Amino acid sequence: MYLPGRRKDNFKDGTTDYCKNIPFVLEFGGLTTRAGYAGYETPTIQIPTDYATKGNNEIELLEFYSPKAPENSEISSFLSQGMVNNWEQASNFIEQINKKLMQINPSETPLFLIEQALSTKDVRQKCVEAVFESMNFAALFIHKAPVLSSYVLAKETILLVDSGAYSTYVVPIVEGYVNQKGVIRSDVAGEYLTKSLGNVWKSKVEHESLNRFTNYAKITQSMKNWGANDIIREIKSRNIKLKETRQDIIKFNHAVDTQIFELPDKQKLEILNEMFEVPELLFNPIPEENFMGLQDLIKQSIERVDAENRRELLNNIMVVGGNSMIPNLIERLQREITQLEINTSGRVKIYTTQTINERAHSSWVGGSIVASMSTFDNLLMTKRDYDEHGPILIERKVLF
Ligand SMILES: Nc1ncnc2c1ncn2[C@@H]1O[C@H](COP(=O)(O)OP(=O)(O)OP(=O)(O)O)[C@@H](O)[C@H]1O
Repeated sequence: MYLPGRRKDNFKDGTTDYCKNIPFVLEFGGLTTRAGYAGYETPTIQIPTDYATKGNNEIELLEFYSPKAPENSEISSFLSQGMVNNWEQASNFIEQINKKLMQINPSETPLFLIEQALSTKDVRQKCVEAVFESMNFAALFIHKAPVLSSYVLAKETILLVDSGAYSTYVVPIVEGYVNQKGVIRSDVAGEYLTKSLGNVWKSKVEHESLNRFTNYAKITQSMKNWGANDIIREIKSRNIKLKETRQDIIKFNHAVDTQIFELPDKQKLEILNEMFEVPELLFNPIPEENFMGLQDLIKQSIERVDAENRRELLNNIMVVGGNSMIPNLIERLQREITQLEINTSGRVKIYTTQTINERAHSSWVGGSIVASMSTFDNLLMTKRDYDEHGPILIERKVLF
């Protein structure tokens, strides 16, 4: 579905070939790659960013919840801490998307690439080289994920909390610009919870039960582990919940609260109070691991920005990302932050987006909006710009 009033009129003049110029909006999330056309509400594809490889440069795309896995292949990724560290593989990945899933024609298509809050100049330059040298796109624009999320809420000053798969970011955005000193990243995110649940559940059922692949005997150990996490994630998203306070967890009533999940081999997995205990880790991580709770990340971020902006940020906290889907997370966060002593006065107000789709893909949706505006063409770095000025030109094109 198109974003209302945003698409067709803004692209060329409605001639039959205008479609080929619709910008391609792409985000490599730690877990999910989202790709699709500007002006749409939802990415056309949402596939695992991990892929299968057989030792050469050839890669095979994966699917979530698939009954079969590529055989004799290892799991690999071109990301490190959410940033691309192997552009050759990232280019191969796009080529596969192109061949198998979307049939875009890069040489006639502008690419809108969404980058992470802490992406560096160095990473960006390498990206520009790859986009024009090996992916062969016609033009490029890069924008930061948190700022794009803020466009979805249509607010210029917010404290964005994006808790995804491998990273939780707290990013102060003041009048549309990221306040870089206040940006905080933590590893305590969705896959930290997946791993913790995996440890509990692997001790309750046989290892092979956490498997959905019919060709299990022919796949490598890394593929088996990947498949187990895929199932654990599915069970997690259906069952975990936060309680209003930490103390409420002890009220777990075995007879009433226990959940049963039937695994693909029909074994029954009993889900007990880990469904409340594990999401608690977002607020109270294991002390030996030296992580901060979400409420403390927020406090630290707010206290790093200038005093004059703190009050407004505290009153405009916006939570997005896969973890924002955990039932009661917003209410619990509101309660935890209200109890903190933060070096500013003012009311705490926590928002999320209107729809689940915007919550799960907020930065992609923001990118889709920006790339469909009539002024978007002026922001682009073209192949000709690249040939004339080199990758450094992108620094003059980015808006943050
Ligand atoms: N309903 C849900 N309940 C609990 N967790 C969920 C739910 N939906 C998604 N998640 C978790 O959210 C995480 C994925 O979040 P998201 O899609 O924002 O990550 P990403 O953008 O791919 O990665 P990153 O933010 O690290 O770059 C996964 O760990 C997933 O299990």
